[in-house]
Amino acid sequence: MELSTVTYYLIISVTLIYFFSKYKFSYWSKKKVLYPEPTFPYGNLKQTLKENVPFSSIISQSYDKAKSKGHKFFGVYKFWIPSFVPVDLDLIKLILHKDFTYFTDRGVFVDEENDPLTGNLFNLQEHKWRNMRQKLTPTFTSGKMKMMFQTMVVCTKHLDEILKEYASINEPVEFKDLLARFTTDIIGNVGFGIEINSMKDPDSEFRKEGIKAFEFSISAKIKLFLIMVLPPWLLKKFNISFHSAKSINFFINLVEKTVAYREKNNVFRKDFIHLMIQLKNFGRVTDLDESTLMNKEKPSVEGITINEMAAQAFVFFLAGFETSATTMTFALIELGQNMDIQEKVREEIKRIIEKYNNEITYDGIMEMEYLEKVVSETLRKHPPLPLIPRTCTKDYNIPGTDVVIESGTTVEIPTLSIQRDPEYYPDPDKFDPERFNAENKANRHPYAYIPFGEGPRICIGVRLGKLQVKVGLCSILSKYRITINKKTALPIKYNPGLISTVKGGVYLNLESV
Ligand code: HEM
Repeated sequence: MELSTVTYYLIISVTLIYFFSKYKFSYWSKKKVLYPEPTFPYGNLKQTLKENVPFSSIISQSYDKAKSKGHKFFGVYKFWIPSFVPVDLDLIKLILHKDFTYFTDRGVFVDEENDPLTGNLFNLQEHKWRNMRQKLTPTFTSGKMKMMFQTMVVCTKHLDEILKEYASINEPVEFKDLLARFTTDIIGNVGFGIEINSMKDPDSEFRKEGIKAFEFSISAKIKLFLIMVLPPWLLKKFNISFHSAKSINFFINLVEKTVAYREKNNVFRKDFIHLMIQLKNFGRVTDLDESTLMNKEKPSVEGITINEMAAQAFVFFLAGFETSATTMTFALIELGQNMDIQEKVREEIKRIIEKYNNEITYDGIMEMEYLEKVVSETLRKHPPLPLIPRTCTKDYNIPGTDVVIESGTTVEIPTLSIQRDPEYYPDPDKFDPERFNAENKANRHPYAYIPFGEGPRICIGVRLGKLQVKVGLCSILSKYRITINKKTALPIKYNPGLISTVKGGVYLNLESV
């Protein structure tokens, strides 16, 4: 093809896309729904894609505008695709809970054939999701958390050793990466049943996979763009998958090998893999011990496959390590700026650890009321998922209006905007754990606090997430007073992406107590 022909087709294509986008950009105005002005071809994603401004910040600006004008919702565009954003808490309650049957999915592309890892609980749709959620729910009970608790405590030993080294040479610690490695080790251990020790070996394959998953690189942006704008049949046809073949093989092989080893040697460990082997062999989790692994009785319910197991272990890892690590990091940054709160929580932690023979115990952590408030306030001010993705699965008429959210429209629940709204949290930038005392909690709309989402699709790992955050904080704060090192840029800024992490390093000084 000659250059002039290529140029000709290029001009025609861009012109067509331009007029197509212009037409698409009239979607919200036709529905008489408020929206921020989109730009071609980004819609409202321009600052996110060009300047790395988190999309949640763009949403927050529109949230404030909509609220000041008395609107209960507004619309945005991701490229030319319309997305609905509810503002009113009663409407959010309808979407997440009461009228959940209209909003069961997340609208994430699932292609179990080419990319088995996409078949995980976070992505799965409709009956497949319901079926898997039902099977997995018993693996996250408080009894099961108690069973896995000791593994978490073992991981704190490695954290202790590293902190001791830094304290002995009086060097600040970069906590963001260290805590991501700490939670990688915990989830690797309880989720995949293997010792990763990425705290000692930052270059471990597991840690590399974790870093890769949250990179906002150019190629990740292009992949995201294609997955957002192309119809699922086209993505399947061109075999465009979310995860690289290398990642898919890595996780599936890991699970395959672990399962084969355990079944051959009848190994019983207190972790998710054990519970999922039960799901594979019996279709349900039992409270029985190792003998159940070898039991040849026919399952009463259909069991899960190795690929399904790998997809779930994979999402526990992804959803579990960065969310909890980022929560701990934010908690330490806030405590480093609010020394009175830090001293108060340390006093409680030390008192209760002492009560339990100088050990961090499950029961002890459950007794730490002030620590619970500190973690809640951290998740209020810095929700790891600033936007919760959902999709409308059948046309929904918003009660009291003539606006219909059409089936297929994505919905963004603006958690960060709600949790920084001065109507619900006066002086919202202030870090104040007392917002979570019984009286203040009772006086607030329950949907003004949704760091784990709500309704049937609420985070399945709430208990595990909070537990590992608390174990980590107990371990650090019981031994060290932490202050902010000048290498940490304040006020902190967030990286863009599904999960909010701090931009740049988080350096903190340690002083033994
Ligand atoms: C501080 C820690 C955590 C936070 C803030 C968090 C937050 C969230 C949020 C906001 C959602 C979406 C809920 C909704 O749509 O209503 C979610 C879903 C999910 N989370 Fe978490 N999470 C955390 C830890 C964990 C851990 C430790 C695991 C697993 C090991 C986990 C596994 C999941 C899964 C599998 C889903 C999808 C649930 C479904 O669609 O049925 N999360 N999480």
